[in-house]
Amino acid sequence: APPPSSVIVVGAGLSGIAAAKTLHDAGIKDIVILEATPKIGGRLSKVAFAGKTMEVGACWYFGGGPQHNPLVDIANSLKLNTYPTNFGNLSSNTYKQQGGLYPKAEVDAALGAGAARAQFCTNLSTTLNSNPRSDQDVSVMGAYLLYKQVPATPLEMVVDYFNNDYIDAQAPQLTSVKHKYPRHELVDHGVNFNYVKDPRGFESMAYHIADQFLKKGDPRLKLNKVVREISYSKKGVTVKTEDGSVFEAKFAILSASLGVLQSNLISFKPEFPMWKRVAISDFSMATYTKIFIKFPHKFWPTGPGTEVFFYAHQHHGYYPIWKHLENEYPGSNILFVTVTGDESIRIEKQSDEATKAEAMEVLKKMFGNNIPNPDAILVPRWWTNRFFKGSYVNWPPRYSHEQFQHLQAPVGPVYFTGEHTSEKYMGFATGAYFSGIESANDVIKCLNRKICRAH
Ligand SMILES: Cc1cc2nc3c(=O)[nH]c(=O)nc-3n(C[C@H](O)[C@H](O)[C@H](O)COP(=O)(O)OP(=O)(O)OC[C@H]3O[C@@H](n4cnc5c(N)ncnc54)[C@H](O)[C@@H]3O)c2cc1C
Repeated sequence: APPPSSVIVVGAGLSGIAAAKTLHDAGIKDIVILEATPKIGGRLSKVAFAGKTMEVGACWYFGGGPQHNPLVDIANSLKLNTYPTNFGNLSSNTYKQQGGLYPKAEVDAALGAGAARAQFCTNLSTTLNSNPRSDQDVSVMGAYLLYKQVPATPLEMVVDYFNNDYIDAQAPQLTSVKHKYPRHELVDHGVNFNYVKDPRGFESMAYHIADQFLKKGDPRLKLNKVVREISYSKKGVTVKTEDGSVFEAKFAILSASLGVLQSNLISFKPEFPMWKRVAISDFSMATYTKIFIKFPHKFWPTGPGTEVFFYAHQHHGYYPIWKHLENEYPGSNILFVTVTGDESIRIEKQSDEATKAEAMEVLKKMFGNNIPNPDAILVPRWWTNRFFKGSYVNWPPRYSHEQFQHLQAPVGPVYFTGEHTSEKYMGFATGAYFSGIESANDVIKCLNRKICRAH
């Protein structure tokens, strides 16, 4: 076995890389980063499709808000190519289940009602959060019941999907009003949706951070190392990987997703205490899927105010939100549709051919029967992938702040990081980035000053 190091970082996504750089910058250079896949970046992940670069994981970072977003700086220093997504013209772009556009005034009214419901949720959250000793919470759907306005028509439901599922990746029944309203990422970092359209991909942000402390071929970064067992005691950690390698260190920082922690990929010896296991199993890993479809030619409207369009269906979340990529990749003839939650899981389980047939049926309703067959389809499977088991977390109703602290808290020398440990920016790349720095700082304090975070 290699000589023991100070810290083993499990996972080289944005949080793991940010944690490792923070340790390195603080003088803790004897670190090892174990990453299961052949690349860094994790859920920042690009795939070559139809000659272009598609972001199958995160595609937007946010700007224009009152608080500084460090990812904007990284993007600027990389001169990352982006295009702002415009969601502003939806009242002219919303299609009925059987085809045809809704009248603009009708969609405007539904959008207005949706905004009023969102405001009610924000106000309710402020009230619920104002008493720090109370854990009272309600789902977003529960808030609608309180408000006596539950979205029921296909139009109301697709607007509601846009306001909730499109962010939370789960239905309003499964989302906490107290912890998911207001939308801190958008309130703090802004509502400029910068869509990454760069051949280097969103993942180049992770590579950029890595380049600042890892030399080319640096032996401290070990790719294709699937961690399967972590034994821990007061003395430190022993980490075993699938290929039989063994690594030892004083601390581990574990950045694998909540979905991975909920699975049996990694076994912990001894088993985590009950407070930790309950905190992990009670939180929600949600799934968000962008399905990319390439056509021989365009049959959808292009030009200003057309890029995002809604399909309203009686089944909540059925192929609801579409976007063309003509602004990002002119002449590419690519559309993508976003599905989430149970629909994502249903679609992951079926063949790509079946998904293509469903998507084509929806497109024919919107654009008529004379549209061409697709040349190719790309259906990411985040929920099936054993290194992710979903896309990002969603805060379930009535999961308390105290339980969340249990989710974040270390168990002995095993520390936790990743988007699922960011109370404010969970689900977002910023959450991963900030959490990586914070958990590394916790370990640094414990190593250097013996001030150790404990449950
Ligand atoms: C489809 C999708 C769309 C998204 N859209 C956006 C968006 O537009 N904007 C935004 O800000 N955020 C978005 N996000 C969220 C964002 O991508 C994540 O919050 C962030 O990338 C998570 O980083 P992380 O470091 O916490 O986890 P990860 O990126 O998952 O990093 C963890 C790493 O651990 C590795 N690993 C797992 N198990 C093991 C093991 N046993 N041994 C070794 N290594 C292991 C994984 O391979 C991975 O590289 C999206 C995510 C998805 C999936």
